[in-house]
Amino acid sequence: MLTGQHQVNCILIENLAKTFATAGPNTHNVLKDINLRINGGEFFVLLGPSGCGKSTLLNVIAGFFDKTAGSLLLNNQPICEPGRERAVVFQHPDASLFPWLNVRENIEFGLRMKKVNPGKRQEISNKFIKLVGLAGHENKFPRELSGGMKQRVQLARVLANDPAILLMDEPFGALDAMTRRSMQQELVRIWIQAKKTIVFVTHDIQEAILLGQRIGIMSKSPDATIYKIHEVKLPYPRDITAREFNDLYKKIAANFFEEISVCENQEKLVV
Ligand SMILES: Nc1ncnc2c1ncn2[C@@H]1O[C@H](COP(=O)(O)OP(=O)(O)OP(=O)(O)O)[C@@H](O)[C@H]1O
Repeated sequence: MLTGQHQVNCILIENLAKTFATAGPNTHNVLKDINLRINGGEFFVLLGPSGCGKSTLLNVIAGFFDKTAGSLLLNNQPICEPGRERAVVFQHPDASLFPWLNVRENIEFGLRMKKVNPGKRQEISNKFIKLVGLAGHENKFPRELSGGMKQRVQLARVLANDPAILLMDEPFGALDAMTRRSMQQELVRIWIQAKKTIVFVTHDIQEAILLGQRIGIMSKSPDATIYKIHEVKLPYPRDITAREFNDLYKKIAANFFEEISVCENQEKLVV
């Protein structure tokens, strides 16, 4: 089993396609020709318009969805099902937190399932409660927490299980702008400290540049693919007011909207 201590957590995707069956005779070909290598310890962002297939790709990497074609390897082994080394962080923490458990109990849940002894469990939960800034809130229940605090609990719970890879599906999408910014800063801090491989889905260009070492831009579905990868060489923590940040924003935005308008024009032509 892989754990966070392993340095090699490379995900290799070749010619991957994902098709969904539809009610009629046709299929819905969401992803096509996805080719990507995500290196161990890398912070990789998948950026694309709504509905292009970002979550679908993340779910295939998580092992929740089967791929239709192509190859998907983690450390040279095929990914066929979910695994402990990959944890998913969803946009809405409510779906994953147990309302009848307090903050500490939620964070310790996976450790309890693994029969980690109470002393060790407390040591681990203390570490992550501190890391995500929830010290003093250990005994609160989810209903007593703000959206941002709940998302921190979800993150701490995932980290407590020490997965090597975090698959994050627009985890800050439902938060207000201020909380979102502080969670983004915190995630970068955690990533630097905990040395995880992160695949982060967003459709927010600014968020992508704030977080990612590389940003893979997806085209629209059907047959969505990663058509461009931008390497972000700006140092962390990144300054959204810096000229270099703004230059990159403009470059990616131009790419992004060019691709969308090309697709829309093609659709218009087809019509
Ligand atoms: N389980 C499923 N069955 C059938 N079609 C699906 C399923 N999951 C996703 N799709 C379709 O695949 C396409 C891509 O959806 P997906 O949720 O991956 O996009 P997304 O880029 O993550 O969108 P958003 O940014 O809006 O969350 C959509 O057309 C969606 O209807």
